[in-house]
Amino acid sequence: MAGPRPVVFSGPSGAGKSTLLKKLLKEFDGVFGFSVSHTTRKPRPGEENGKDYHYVSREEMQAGIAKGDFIESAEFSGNIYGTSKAAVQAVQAQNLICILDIDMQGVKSIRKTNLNPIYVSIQPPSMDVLEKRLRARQTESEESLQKRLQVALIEMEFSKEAGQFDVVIVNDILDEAYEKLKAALLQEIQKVKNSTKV
Ligand SMILES: Nc1nc2c(ncn2[C@@H]2O[C@H](COP(=O)(O)OP(=O)(O)O)[C@@H](O)[C@H]2O)c(=O)[nH]1
Ligand SMILES: Nc1ncnc2c1ncn2[C@@H]1O[C@H](COP(=O)(O)OP(=O)(O)O)[C@@H](O)[C@H]1O
Repeated sequence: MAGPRPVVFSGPSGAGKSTLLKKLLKEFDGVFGFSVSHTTRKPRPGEENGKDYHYVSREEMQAGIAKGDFIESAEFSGNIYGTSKAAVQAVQAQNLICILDIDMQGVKSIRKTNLNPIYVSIQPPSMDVLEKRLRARQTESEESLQKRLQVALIEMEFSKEAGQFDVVIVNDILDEAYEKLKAALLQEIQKVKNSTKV
């Protein structure tokens, strides 16, 4: 029997993807598993290698891509990010709903695979709010922040294209956004819960 459908989270940097998916992983331990991507960007304070990302050099990343280790990869804001086959398999082997946090290039690549995920777009209420949140997060240099805001405009437009996402969630009030997210995933959550009942 096919395992549960994965869930793709996409949307502008700073929209709240990590915040929302961490809440899901915490509330539904044993239901969701995170696909740990590889990245060439440096870890932020508090991030853990192997948990948030696998942090690698550009050379290692390029070698892995050339070897065919990745389902998809993309350059985002000066760094390479990619989903390895192993990352997704590790989650699916446990019969968990695999969560992918990827940019719009990743969404386009995943669409060409047989992963068949539910596509969720997380959007900020406005560009102004997005910029405030990104600044308050204090993880980016001014240059990195400006790059992210430029790409954000494109990601926001992309989410409005018909057929790109199964659900678009505007993350204004966090608790409300989280409830909408749960409602959208309820059916898949229930399937996993039923399949693990003894
Ligand atoms: N295509 C692709 N994008 C990824 C992957 N991992 C992360 N991203 C995206 O890369 C962008 C930057 O991520 P990150 O540096 O963690 O910054 P943040 O989104 O501001 O927290 C985000 O849009 C992520 O969704 C991946 O494996 N593949
Ligand atoms: N609904 C919200 N209201 C206020 N701040 C939020 C909300 N959602 C997320 N944040 C904050 O905004 C910043 C960006 O969120 P984050 O989850 O890191 O975004 P992403 O993973 O999409 O880049 C973080 O500092 C986070 O704590």
